[in-house]
Amino acid sequence: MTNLLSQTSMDDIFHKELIDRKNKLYSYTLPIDFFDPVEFYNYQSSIFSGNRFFWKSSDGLLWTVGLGIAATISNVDPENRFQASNNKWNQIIKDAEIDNPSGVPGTGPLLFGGFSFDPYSEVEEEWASFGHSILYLPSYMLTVAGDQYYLTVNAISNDLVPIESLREKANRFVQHLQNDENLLKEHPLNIKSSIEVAPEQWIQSVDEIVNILKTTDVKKVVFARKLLLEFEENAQPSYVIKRLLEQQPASFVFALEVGDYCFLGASPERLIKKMDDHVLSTCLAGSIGRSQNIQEDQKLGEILLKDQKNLFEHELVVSMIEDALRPYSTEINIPDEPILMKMPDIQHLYTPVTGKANDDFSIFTVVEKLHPTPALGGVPTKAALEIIREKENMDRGFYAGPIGWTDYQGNGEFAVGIRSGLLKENKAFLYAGCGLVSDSVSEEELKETRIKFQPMLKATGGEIL
Ligand SMILES: C=C(O[C@H]1C=CC=C(C(=O)O)[C@@H]1O)C(=O)O
Ligand SMILES: [Mg+2]
Repeated sequence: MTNLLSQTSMDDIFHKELIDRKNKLYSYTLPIDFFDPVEFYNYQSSIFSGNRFFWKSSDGLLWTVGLGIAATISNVDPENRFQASNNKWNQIIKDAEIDNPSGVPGTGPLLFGGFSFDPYSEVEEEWASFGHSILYLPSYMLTVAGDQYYLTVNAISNDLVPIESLREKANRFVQHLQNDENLLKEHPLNIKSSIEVAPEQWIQSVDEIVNILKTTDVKKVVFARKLLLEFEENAQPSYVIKRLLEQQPASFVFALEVGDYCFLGASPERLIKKMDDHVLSTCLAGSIGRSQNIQEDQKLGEILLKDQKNLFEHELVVSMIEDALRPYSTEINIPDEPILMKMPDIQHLYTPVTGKANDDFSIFTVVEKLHPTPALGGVPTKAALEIIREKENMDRGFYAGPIGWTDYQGNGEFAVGIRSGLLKENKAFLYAGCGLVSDSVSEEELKETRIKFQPMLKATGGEIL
């Protein structure tokens, strides 16, 4: 089994990056039998580790898992990263030879990846290998769409690749996959130490920001902080992914590996989804805890639905998303009032926004217009970002940035990378933030971020703070 890749001399050609225009993408998709997505992620990990991704949509109806890299779109001009990525992607798919009879969204050539929160932030060491955008076209990809399973094989070559040889390669891969008995052994994670980075300093900064919010035109700033974990042994991304899937079933579960680093999490918040011409975005902002007691829990929900501070936090998100989508969508529908979204550790105010994509809709363009929504940045965006840069004292990296996929047919979905962390060997950096408005109370906001660390803490075997 280990010589799978050496069996095909073409792989050397397949795995190299897109160098010039003569390079052409060849892609073949076939339906396959059931295969567990986490096992697929772990398949031949000694070969693919560092070049993998994982995605489960919040409704569980679409999963994509990528192994190996046929092409990477990265290192583009940070200021123009969405359009530059879009242009490169269009160039790749323009002349591609694609054999995908099913045409199901999420199958065939697909880019998966993400964008840093702030292209103007100073990059700290832990985020250096991610840059400000990184998107993978995988060599092998599993798609689970409803109850159907597909394998896509992509190859980029400047030689003629008869589609027949790609079919053989795909069939061989499926055969090996289904006969593989070397399942990866997983080691449970044990936390050795956990350090909240300078909570007192953070509280003081919150007070300073609240003062700015009280005395200037700035209405909202989303302020984040970091928690450092050290484990007894190296963390396996699949171990954490499995726990996130079990513990946060209604969230997007994502992982993106870059060398030794893995950015992963369980986000409840969609930035944008486009399937055919259906558009869906999610406004999620305003939070309160949960209670084990049903009546108490209901009471907390009712308090949240009426709380002026949280309603204001939320309303700013709704109006910005509406404005950002309007040029690209018709038939926009937004309920008048938010409802509750209850996650295992937290409840949020939630407003879904639906629409119909018009001809100008391109997912990268819309991601660019939406990011950062006031659920992650603030209002007005520019002033909020300046305050975040000055006061936060950390590089958010991909935390709170867009993360997701788009396929060659223009379908796609991006979540915002919150309730997330960055794993490297026996360390992890976890991130959590909260929307500050003029009547925020710093101690309360600190508590809110503690709750928001829980999904990643629990998935890495941690104790409740
Ligand atoms: C910034 C985060 O959450 C955002 C999303 C939902 C509710 C939020 C809030 O109530 O503050 C935040 O805007 C985070 O989880 O790190
Ligand atoms: Mg909040």
